[in-house]
Amino acid sequence: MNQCQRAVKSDIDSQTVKNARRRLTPAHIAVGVMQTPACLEKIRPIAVGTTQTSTRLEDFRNAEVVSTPIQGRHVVASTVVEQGTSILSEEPFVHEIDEKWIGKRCSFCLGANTTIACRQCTFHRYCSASCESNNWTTGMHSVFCNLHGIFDSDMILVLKVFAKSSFDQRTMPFCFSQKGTEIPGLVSNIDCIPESDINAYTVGAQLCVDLFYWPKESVHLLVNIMAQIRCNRFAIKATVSSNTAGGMVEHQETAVGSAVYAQASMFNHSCAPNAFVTFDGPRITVRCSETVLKGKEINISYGPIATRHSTIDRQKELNEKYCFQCNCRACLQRRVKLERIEQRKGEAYRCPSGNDHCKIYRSDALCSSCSQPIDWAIIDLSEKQVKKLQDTARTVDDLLKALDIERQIYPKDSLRLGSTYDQLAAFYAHSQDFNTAAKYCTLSNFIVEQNYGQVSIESADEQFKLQANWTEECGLFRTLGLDQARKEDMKELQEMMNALQ
Ligand SMILES: C[S@@+](CC[C@H](N)C(=O)[O-])C[C@H]1O[C@@H](n2cnc3c(N)ncnc32)[C@H](O)[C@@H]1O
Repeated sequence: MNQCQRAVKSDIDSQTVKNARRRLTPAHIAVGVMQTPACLEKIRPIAVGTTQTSTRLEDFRNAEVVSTPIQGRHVVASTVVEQGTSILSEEPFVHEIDEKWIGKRCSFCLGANTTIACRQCTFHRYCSASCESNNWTTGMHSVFCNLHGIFDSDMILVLKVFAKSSFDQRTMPFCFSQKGTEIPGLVSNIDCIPESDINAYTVGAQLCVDLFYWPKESVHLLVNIMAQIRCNRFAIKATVSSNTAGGMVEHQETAVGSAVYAQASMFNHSCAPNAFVTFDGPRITVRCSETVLKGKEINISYGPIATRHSTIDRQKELNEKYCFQCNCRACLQRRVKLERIEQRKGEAYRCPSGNDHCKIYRSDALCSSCSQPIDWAIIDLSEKQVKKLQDTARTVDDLLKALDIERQIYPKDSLRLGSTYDQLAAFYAHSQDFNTAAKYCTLSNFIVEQNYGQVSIESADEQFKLQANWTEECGLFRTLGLDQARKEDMKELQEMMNALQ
């Protein structure tokens, strides 16, 4: 998603505004004048109902839109939907060619053929007279043609939504009715958008309002539309062919435009989606990528995918771009697992029986496995001793004494033991006793793998941390007289590290 904070060219100055005003037509001003408080009312962000309601929209096949308090509106299968079946095919509410493709692809159907230039601006090109005429009318190029160079494609998309909402109340996606059931406005997540972005939106909106002599209320409306577009925009993809250096032709899926769809906007995201989108020009089609049972949610991915991106990266991307905390199946499973680890991390102790398989917890009076009674006062005392030794440690012997006590009270996979192993590894590496350091590194690594799994972000972090310890902190390269830039030296070091492990 291209973010709307770059929607208005920042180098706009008063002379440009004066020149732009000369190019205004009554339509530009009319767009703003037609905004009434009633329209603002309708465009407010959605208030999700407390009860489940369903809406059958015309273009959906074998699926319907349902609203629940947690998921908001989303699409569910109304019958068993076989893999590969199309459930929605829809033309955009508005669409706009991306800035860098203007003149290189047809501005209406986004095809590669560009034989005709726009008779007025000459920048936009078309594959046929019918595309030129369609873009002039339904594509609203008649309104925006002479503003080329003042606004970029992102801002034109915003203005198109604004204009179309005023001109054509019946089809605006923000408040359209179907068989008597109203679907309120597209989500904007406006309360979660960073303040700096809202400020940038406001500057852009204010500029348009000043330029077009629109009423002041339009600023609020435009900012809201920018936020809605941020959460609901689709990048229109097309196959772009290019010649490579070796004379081969390469085909790549590339974003050539952006669009807002009234009905495709009802699909929630999942990092493990069961549907995908394809484009035929600006027309979007959504198909199931697996068979979906009746009543199950149908999701698409907004970008991140669980099999390709880590949970942390996915959450970060969705939060930064679309301002929501993902609660899809893949993210929830991971969160539950982490919460369980969090609980175990703080609470597990070793059973006083000494049995490695028994773990006891603070709320236990007896071990739940072997029924051994627990004297928590003794364990508390041991924990105090450990803390004192670690806080005042002057020599490695203090750390080793603390470790001895910890081994009596914590199970083998306790993360608290892991942290002491880390300290010891760092100490020995610093003293250049690499054999002993390696022993503690291996113990620490074992604990991380036990808690988080061998293939996990935490294990990967541990590996990086260890590598940093070896190569940077303990100056292993310097100690061994190796050169980090030489391939042979790196290979030699890797072999040594393998041998140590
Ligand atoms: C294109 S809309 C989808 C329809 C939306 N649920 C509605 O009620 O209009 C995208 C917005 O839905 C919500 N959403 C979509 N997928 C989500 C998910 N996996 N977890 C949490 N919220 C999600 C977010 O607020 C997001 O910005």
